[in-house]
Amino acid sequence: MFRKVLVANRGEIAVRVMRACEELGVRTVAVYSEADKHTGHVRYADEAYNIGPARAADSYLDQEAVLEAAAKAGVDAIHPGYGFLAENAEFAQAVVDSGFVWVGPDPDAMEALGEKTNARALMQEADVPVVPGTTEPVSSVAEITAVADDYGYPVAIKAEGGGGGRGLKVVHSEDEVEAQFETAQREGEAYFDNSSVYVEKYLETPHHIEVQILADEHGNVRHLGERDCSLQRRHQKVIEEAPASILDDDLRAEIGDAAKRGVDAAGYTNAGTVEFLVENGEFYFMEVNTRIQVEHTVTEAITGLDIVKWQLRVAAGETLDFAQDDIEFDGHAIEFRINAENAAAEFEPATGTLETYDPAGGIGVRVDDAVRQGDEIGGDYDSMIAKLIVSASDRDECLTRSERALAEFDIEGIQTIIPFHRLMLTDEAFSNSEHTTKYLDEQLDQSR
Ligand SMILES: Nc1ncc2cc(-c3cccc4ccccc34)c(N3CC[C@@H](N)C3)nc2n1
Ligand SMILES: [Ca+2]
Repeated sequence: MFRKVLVANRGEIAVRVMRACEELGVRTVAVYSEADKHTGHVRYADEAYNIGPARAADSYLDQEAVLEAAAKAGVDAIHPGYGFLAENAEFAQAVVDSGFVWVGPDPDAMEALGEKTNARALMQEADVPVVPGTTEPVSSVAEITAVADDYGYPVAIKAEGGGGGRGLKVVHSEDEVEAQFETAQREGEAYFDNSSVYVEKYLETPHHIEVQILADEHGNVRHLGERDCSLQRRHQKVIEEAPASILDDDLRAEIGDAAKRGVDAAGYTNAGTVEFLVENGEFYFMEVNTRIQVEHTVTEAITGLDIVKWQLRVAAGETLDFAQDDIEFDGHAIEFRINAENAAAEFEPATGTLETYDPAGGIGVRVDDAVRQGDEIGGDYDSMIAKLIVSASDRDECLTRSERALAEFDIEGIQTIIPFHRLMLTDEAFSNSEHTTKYLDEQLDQSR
């Protein structure tokens, strides 16, 4: 096992990784920007290094600064968390070239799966159903209308370098194709430095289901069940849960096996998530996330596995000591992202001081955070200040316990979306888990 690990991140996920390190007897190194000097992940670490000013580009995204801190601290490995450099294959390679272990998949597997069309072709090879469309970038309007002729409108034009909902253009008819094609290419170039785009049949009312994968460096691949991430606001996940109520046991086994086959074909190692769209009892591969995700917690709640500890163990060359059949899924878990945002005003980020910060507790309640009472919340980074994860024996008990926990969670001095979450619990579609990915956008846009 490593002696010392640098966590190249901030906030709750940095503390999450450091807690896993503590339990493995590994010393922890934090990196921080000027703005984060007195924040939670710095307080928690054994050592901390300033890597630059508040702007992420000059600190958490500054590869040289992070590698310099790693060298100064003499660490054995670097864990990227999520966001920032977590899916940057070039950085992963630089970490390995600098003599540190990358706590994540091999850079070339990240590269291969990061190219969405490449990932689709690879999945098709492994007999994983993909959303109907092209497995190569398209270079003409004709190639786009050909997909629409085969599968009908609407179609989705997607940026090769995109993901997370950015770089997705929905085209409802032939006369929109040319304009949307050009816009998608231009935005791809601007946002992802990659103008390549591809086409898929657009599924109108899908559920967004993702499968958690763990693979070691000795050929063992396990799936840890699925999560339903369908409650999103403008592509931002707000509530995630496990298991997905819309899947029956057969579909659950099928989608889990497909995810394993796909990542196995890619020679994938460490933790990853295979994203699917599910509609009318059919599932279709969409993309792979080559990192630990915010919502990994609901999977931990129902399997009892510590995914981050396994990331560290696998990166250190250990073998997964459980078979697929040893993994049990017990109960139901829901994660509520506690964002400092004003839900009544388009979820715009809020700033302020945590005059009161009194998290929920009690049976079946987990709070992952890196803040304490009195902390200043600025606008430099992502607005999520905590995650409330509630687990219980079934979804109904989980909903009741969630209402109790959200009522207990007391934050004063800054606006959060806790009231929004409490409102969601009263929503008919949500409590019957009938909501699809567009439900929230439709509800909120109508009420505007
Ligand atoms: N062919 C096809 N059909 C329907 C889709 C539906 C989604 C989707 C998934 C989850 C939430 C959404 C909210 C608004 C619009 C789309 C979604 C989607 N994406 C792409 C990135 C991922 N984070 C969301 N891709 C789709 N692709
Ligand atoms: Ca994604």
